[in-house]
Amino acid sequence: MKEIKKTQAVIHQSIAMLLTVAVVFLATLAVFWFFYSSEYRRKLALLKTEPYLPFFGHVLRLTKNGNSSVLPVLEKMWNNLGRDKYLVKLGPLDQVIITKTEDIELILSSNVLIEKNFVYKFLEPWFGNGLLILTGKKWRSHRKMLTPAFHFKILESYVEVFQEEAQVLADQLLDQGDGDIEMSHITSQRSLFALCRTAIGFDMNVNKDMSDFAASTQMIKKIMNQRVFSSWKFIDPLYQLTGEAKKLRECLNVTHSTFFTALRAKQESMKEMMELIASGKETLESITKEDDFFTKKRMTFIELLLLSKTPEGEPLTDEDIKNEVKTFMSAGHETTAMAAAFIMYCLAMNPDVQNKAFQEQLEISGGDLTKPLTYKNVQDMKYMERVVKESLRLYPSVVAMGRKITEPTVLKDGTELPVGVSVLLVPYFTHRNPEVFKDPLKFDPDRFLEQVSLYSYYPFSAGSRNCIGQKLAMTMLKCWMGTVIRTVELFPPEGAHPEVIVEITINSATGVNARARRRQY
Ligand code: HEM
Repeated sequence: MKEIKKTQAVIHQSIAMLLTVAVVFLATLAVFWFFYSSEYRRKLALLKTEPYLPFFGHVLRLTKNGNSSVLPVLEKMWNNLGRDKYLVKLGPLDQVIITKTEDIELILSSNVLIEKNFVYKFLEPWFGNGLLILTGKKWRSHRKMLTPAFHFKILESYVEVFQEEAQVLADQLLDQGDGDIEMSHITSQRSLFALCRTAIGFDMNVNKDMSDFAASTQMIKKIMNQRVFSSWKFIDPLYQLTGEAKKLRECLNVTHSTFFTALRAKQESMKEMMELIASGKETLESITKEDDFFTKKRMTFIELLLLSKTPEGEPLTDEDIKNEVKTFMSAGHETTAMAAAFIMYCLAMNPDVQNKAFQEQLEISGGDLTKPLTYKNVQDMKYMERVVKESLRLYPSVVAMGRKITEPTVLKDGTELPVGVSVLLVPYFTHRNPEVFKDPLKFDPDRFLEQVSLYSYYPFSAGSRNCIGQKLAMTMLKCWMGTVIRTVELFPPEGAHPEVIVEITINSATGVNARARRRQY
């Protein structure tokens, strides 16, 4: 009996001790949270903002006309608040908008502030957990592994495909007749074909109708944007029950199954080589050494992905491979498609510029426009390069990009950004700021004759997390535009001009329209 009482006393003592430890732990956590949170709030309270509602924040105002009001409302706030940093409340979530060159430099040039913010969690179903979203060690190792896929030797070998796709684009524009043509639907399909044929090495039937793919991509962008600019849709278990989430899953199925068909075909054709490397009988180095042509500098994105090993000496898992394919195809295809549509609109609206760009084609071809383009020709397109840059200034495909502040950060004017806050860097605003670009709404490619700071003009971001596909995109866009204007003359639309909106990437509520006629010369 005495023994039982003794044991009971020990149990009670242990429980009491555990409870005390738990209470002390929770109290410390509460005190820490209170100080951390009040410090966080104190710093945010110093930022400019406009009145907002509890729980909803600015969301109702931002979305009063759906996705089409988000960018105009943000732009209005930016103008009202002195074209500098300001706070936006997306429901309970804070976003600090940053647009000043010196602040952009501080964040993008940092090797520590490389983590993406909460918005990217909503983008993951589309982009996959690949290079765009990864962080830390895994991001560094994937970035190092995939960088050779954009070596100039690789880009050189893509010029022929880019030109073929551009010729199909030109023919499709001419097939539409005399009226206004919505160009982003056509460029979306063509850039998908171009990327599949180059980065993945998979030839899709050129006549295959991919309008389902293009429509699904547009729907994905629309739905994901609605989720980002909402006050409750970040609660995942609730969101997944909605009809919107079901529609999103259906559209993702359409786009991802297109990518995975291409991936499976490539895996099949490279099976033998993959097995040799996985079994250790060959290494990437031994394979690339033996063959003069097949050097690491000439390996495409998909070859690097399927044959490389991690720093631990393991091949990439199937999941990692699929994630990178989703990332590269989604990040690469829609950005270039929107850029191409907007460049053609800018050419249509500026006949002098279009004429100069055409004269440049005559010069680099020595007067024979039927001669196929070479990589050297593309490099020689100096004027076209400025046209592409100027269009990306006014219509940057990536309107904004996010970061999480992971260490105490003080901006150039002394503003402290609290650890944990999410920031949004907005090239669309920086590029349209009259303090940064004189007469910013004027389309003037020659403004790039002068050196422009990396942090005043950053359509491809800057610093260690800049766009890995930048050179591929510039080569493709110059090659496409050079080819198109050799065949087609573009004219302003009779109907709607673009009404720029943000739907993850740039978009237009009224389409990106122009008219096209066969060029006479
Ligand atoms: C006009 C075309 C393009 C534009 C304007 C563009 C713009 C950008 C921007 C602004 C970022 C940074 C995003 C962020 O920090 O959240 C980025 C990242 C990225 N882009 Fe592009 N991009 C283009 C084309 C491409 C192409 C063709 C590819 C691949 C084939 C590509 C693949 C990527 C990847 C993988 C990243 C993530 C890089 C990293 O975090 O290490 N992009 N792009």
